Amino acid sequence: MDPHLELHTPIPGFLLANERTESFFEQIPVIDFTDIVSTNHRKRRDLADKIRDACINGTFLAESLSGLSHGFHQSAFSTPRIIPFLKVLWQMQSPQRETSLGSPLTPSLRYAGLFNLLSDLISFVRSRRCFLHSSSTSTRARTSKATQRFSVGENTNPEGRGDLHEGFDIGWEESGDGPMAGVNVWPRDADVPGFRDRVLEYYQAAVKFGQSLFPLFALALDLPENFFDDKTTKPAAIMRLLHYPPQEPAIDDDGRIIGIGAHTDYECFTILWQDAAGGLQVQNADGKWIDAVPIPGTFVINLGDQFARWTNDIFKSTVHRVTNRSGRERYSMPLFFGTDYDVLLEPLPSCISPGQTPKYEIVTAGEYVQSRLAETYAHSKGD
Ligand SMILES: O=C(O)CCC(=O)C(=O)O
Ligand SMILES: [Fe+2]
Repeated sequence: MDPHLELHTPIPGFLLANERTESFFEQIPVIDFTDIVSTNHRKRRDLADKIRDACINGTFLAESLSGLSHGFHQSAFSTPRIIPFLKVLWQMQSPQRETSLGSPLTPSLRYAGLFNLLSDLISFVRSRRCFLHSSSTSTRARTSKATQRFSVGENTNPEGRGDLHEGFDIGWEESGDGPMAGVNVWPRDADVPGFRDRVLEYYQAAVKFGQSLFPLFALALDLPENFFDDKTTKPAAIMRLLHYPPQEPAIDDDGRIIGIGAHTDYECFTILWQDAAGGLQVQNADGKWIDAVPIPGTFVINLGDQFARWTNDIFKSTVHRVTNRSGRERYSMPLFFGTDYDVLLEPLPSCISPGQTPKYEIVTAGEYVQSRLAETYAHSKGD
């Protein structure tokens, strides 16, 4: 072999590692996605380069999605039309929620349907609501007793005392096999007419958008654009419709209850729509919390742990949290996008140099997600 050629053959692991430009960003970068549908490879490459720079820091905002042919743009701007349905859902008192959804929900492998605030938080928030909307103490007492029947709530940061949000989870409509198989649990149409159709319309468009991101992430990692195709034949695509009641200082006396505790997401990336209330923060490499200020027409794209594992931490999973101090209700819709659950999360050849030890234990995507879900719901074991 020509010795010069050998000298100039890049060592893949070093290539990406050397290109790291981790920065203490003070603002989340906004990336224009006009070229996502471009047939010009150079333009797609340029977009992928911007994505790579952002992924090294863990997060970015995607804007200008109007070029997407599959109508994501249109659906994206119809997201606020889902909010009135959510209001109906979350104003239902607990017994009605149970009836509407067929059975009380308990955590299972696949989380679907409504999950509630932890019971002590429900009592607090509901009693406050009743106090605001009705001065009757008996109503308050009754509500609080009814809500105690629910105990499925989240505690995203195990050091916290519970998250001040409630939500509704959906995944693929058809149930399948595999570790996270399950069916969606919809409320009765009579209770929230049109809810299912409106949510599915957005979900399907957002899933297509997520699928179109994988080739760009592959390019960003110097891989062929189709690299993820056989790893995302049935990609994990869990969507949550979240409601954060306004947080008052009284609920946070020891600082351990916030809208959603500091955490990283479990999958490859998250496509997040948020309303104008604000409150989402991401942590930069310096440990400083940076506000993800809502910008109409943009989506927050956070990196998740699966990409951190694939890239041996060259792409960072975004540490983020939410505190809703806007004084009004907050709504958001994250869609968590991962690989097929049987795919092994092992460092890509371009991200690890020969002989380097992977930072993380090699497990399948499904095993990893299950272990994180078990942590989030650990407090509800034995309820
Ligand atoms: O509501 C948000 O803005 C963030 C939600 C989130 O981080 C999550 O559900 O994992
Ligand atoms: Fe998250």
